[in-house]
Amino acid sequence: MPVSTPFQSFAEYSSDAYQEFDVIVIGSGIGGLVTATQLAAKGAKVLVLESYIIPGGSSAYFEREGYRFDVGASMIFGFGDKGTTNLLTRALQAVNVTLETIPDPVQIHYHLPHDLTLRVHRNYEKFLQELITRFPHEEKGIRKFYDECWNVFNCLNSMELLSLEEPRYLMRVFFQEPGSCLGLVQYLPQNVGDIAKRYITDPELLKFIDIECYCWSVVPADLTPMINAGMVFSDRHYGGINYPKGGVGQIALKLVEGLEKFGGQIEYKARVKQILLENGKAVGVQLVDGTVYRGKRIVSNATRWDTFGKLIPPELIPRAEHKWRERYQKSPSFLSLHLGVEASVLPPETDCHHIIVKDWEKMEEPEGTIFVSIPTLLDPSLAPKGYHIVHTFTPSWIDEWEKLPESEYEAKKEEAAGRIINQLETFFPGLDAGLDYMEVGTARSHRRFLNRQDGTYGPIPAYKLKGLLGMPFNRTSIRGLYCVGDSTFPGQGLNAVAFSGFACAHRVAVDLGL
Ligand SMILES: NC(=O)c1ccc[n+]([C@@H]2O[C@H](COP(=O)([O-])OP(=O)(O)OC[C@H]3O[C@@H](n4cnc5c(N)ncnc54)[C@H](O)[C@@H]3O)[C@@H](O)[C@H]2O)c1
Ligand SMILES: CC(C)=CCC/C(C)=C/C=C/C(C)=C/C=C/C(C)=C/C=C/C=C(C)/C=C/C=C(C)/C=C/C=C(\C)CCC=C(C)C
Repeated sequence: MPVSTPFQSFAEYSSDAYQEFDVIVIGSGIGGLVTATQLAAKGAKVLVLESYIIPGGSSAYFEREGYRFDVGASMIFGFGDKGTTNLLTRALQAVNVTLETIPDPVQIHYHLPHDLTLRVHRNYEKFLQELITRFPHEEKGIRKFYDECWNVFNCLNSMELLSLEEPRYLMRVFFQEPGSCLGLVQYLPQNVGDIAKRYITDPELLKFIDIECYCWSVVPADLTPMINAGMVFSDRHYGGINYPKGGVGQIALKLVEGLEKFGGQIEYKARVKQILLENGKAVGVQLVDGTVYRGKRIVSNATRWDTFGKLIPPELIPRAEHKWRERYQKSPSFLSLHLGVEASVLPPETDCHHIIVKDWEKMEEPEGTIFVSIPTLLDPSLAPKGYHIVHTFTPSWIDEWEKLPESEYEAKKEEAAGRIINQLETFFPGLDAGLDYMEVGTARSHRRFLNRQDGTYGPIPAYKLKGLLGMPFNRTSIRGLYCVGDSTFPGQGLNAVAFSGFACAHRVAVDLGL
């Protein structure tokens, strides 16, 4: 049984009185859950501690008045049925669970400045044709650029994806797939912008490549790692974008089902206050209610800023973490509108995902890029009959929302929502009049409900870095402590954090001798 005790000194926790696990995972985001399920499947005794009431973190859901809204993640990669990069499919299979998904025929419908309107079709050639029709003089460059993305993807998709911190695995994949490994070594230090500019000169087309990157990496092409672009720009045509039936929240619920099948445990409303150290090694955790658990290995799915500075006190932050903070900064959060609307508002043939930019110069400013996701076009069961969900969000920094009295905060939310809805009226006339439900989330909501410092979407380069080379893997400078999720290699994205989970579990399993 767990033991509750007021915190006094670390020595107190070395007693045998506390329940001990092989691995304790702090947080049940997709990164944390993939780590936990992989380890449980290998026979480890695993405990996941989640501060919220349900699992999933940024990929969780909430229900209001007959609507089931996705909290954040809405465009899901990783559910393909072939190759090795379909990491969500693989993570579920590993613990004997499955999830039905619905293929999305168009990844994004772009509405960009100067009437640049384009659809990224699931069919690669159809997408290229649409782009080439708009930029016929750049046909060669377009093909060369996107084909180079396929080179990266084909390297990744030909090999088993596990921990790059495990030398025996590296040797194995190198002997199995030497060409792919050398290909990846070549791309690891590169960014998309440099490669795009090798083939493309039209400034408007280069702006298009910028938004192609920005809409998932929240930085333009010059700062976006080529490896990640290879995954995103190719997998959308290979495994495709597939929406989980029942909503994005099902992914975490299914992983928890699988975790429990394999003897793992999860506790909700279990907020970790600190990671306990003995002689510099992580040996357990203490919850805010005083409960202590011991673990042979501790994995944090909280962001790096929350892990080092909150769970590990500021005076013990390792030097490597300070260095990391010089290279990476917090991305903005999002202002999110979760809308329930009358079905008549959506014109026939509306696509599920839209990106709207009115002015290239303002693409990275708050409200400069508007994201829209209408999941009920794929799964109508998420809303009452005759209604749709429109989830729209736009980058927004915490500073705008801090230190406001409650009434001002509410009024500011209303005003911001009004501005976004106004912009959307151009594409969905009658949206305002057809509103049935609205909930507005700010950077403050993301911080509060997702436990992410400043509500950040994740780390972004502070200046132009060498591709992915600066992103840390799962081990940290503190013995026994690992990180997983979007502040580890390769960064944001559900498929990306799933990779981080596979890699983390692999490294921990080797360290535990499993
Ligand atoms: N595809 C999309 O449209 C989209 C949109 C938004 C976010 N996302 C992705 O979702 C991913 C996030 O996944 P992730 O695995 O990094 O984690 P996450 O942030 O989703 O989950 C972390 C979990 O840890 C919990 N937690 C944090 N601190 C805790 C503590 N002290 N005690 C107990 N629990 C604690 C949080 O409550 C949360 O549930 C990001 O990569 C992001 O890119 C995708
Ligand atoms: C041995 C030798 C010599 C060498 C070695 C080398 C190697 C092996 C290397 C390797 C590497 C690797 C493995 C790598 C990996 C990578 C990966 C996996 C990656 C992944 C990625 C992914 C991603 C990035 C994804 C993303 C996504 C996202 C973010 C999304 C998002 C979305 C959004 C936000 C949008 C929405 C929209 C609307 C709504 C409209």
